Amino acid sequence: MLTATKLTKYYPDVRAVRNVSLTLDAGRIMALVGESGSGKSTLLNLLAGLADADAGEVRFNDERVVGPSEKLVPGHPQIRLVPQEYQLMPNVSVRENITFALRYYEKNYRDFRVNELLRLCRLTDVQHRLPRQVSGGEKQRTAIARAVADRSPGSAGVVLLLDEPFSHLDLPNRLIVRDLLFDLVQHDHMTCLFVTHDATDALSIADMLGILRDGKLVQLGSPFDVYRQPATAYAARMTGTANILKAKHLPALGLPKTDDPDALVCLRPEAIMFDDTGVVGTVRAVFFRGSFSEVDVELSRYVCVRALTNRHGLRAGQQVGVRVAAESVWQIGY
Ligand SMILES: Nc1ncnc2c1ncn2[C@@H]1O[C@H](COP(=O)(O)OP(=O)(O)OP(=O)(O)O)[C@@H](O)[C@H]1O
Repeated sequence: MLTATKLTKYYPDVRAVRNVSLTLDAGRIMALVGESGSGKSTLLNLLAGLADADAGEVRFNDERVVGPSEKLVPGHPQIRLVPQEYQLMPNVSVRENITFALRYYEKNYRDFRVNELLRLCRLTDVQHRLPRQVSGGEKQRTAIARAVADRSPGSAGVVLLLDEPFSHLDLPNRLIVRDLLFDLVQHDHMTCLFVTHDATDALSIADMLGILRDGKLVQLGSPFDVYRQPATAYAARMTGTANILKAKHLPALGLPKTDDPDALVCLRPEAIMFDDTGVVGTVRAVFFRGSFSEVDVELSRYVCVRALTNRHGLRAGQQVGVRVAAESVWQIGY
């Protein structure tokens, strides 16, 4: 188990991480989602023992994870960070990059484990190429394979920390990395925490999802709860498309007024149903997304909402009826 307690880190003109506390249970996946500059990389470095905290502490199975100021070789042997730029050795092959992590092991075991990792990470065919001769997705998987290679038998399991593991990848490669992380946790009993600015993959594989804003962990919960009940407009937007309205505009959606007209409410697009008996609006734009379309519907001069539908043939200017269930409206903070 990895825990952070009131972790804080200052740079000269910014408080990059503020009072962050979290617990990452063994065998679980946690994702932290935040916009650029919200402190994601700084927090990962603190958790890995690669940067010194100004306040607070990190513990791994009750042992304090110390920063570089207290340790000659920074880092913790069981906590492995895969940085955003992968940091592979450029002049040796994919295979040798992974083998390097096992250099102190006996040759037979080393070969066995490297072959196992190459298979698991789908790198067997490119194992003899240099990093610059493989794709971004293959580089990413090489960095993951190298990070998890040394399993230190009898230890309490490895914690894998990943900085934006999906950001440079196209959809097929994102799916491969997502499945790989899932496999590592399910079958290799790893624990994983990744940071990202895009919650798409986080929602599908994380057990716990946190929202980072200006260095603070502003919400932490299951992906379902954070998605359905975001605490703020920021949390709502970081986890997907959200219609954010003032409560006074709810009657335009056929819903009753609330006590505080200026309160903010969040309504996910899939909660808006197309229904000819609902309130009437005008289609403003249609974005085809494959299995569904996103449709902007104007309901009044002040209210335009985005809805999802698998109905085909909707066109801008067309009148449609929409209906919203009151229970899918969630009040949020600013
Ligand atoms: N070495 C540094 N010196 C001074 N300020 C820094 C340093 N590293 C990061 N910062 C600042 O700390 C804040 C958090 O940076 P950090 O890199 O942790 O954010 P991030 O969420 O990982 O951003 P990105 O998604 O763009 O990588 C930012 O305001 C950044 O400018």
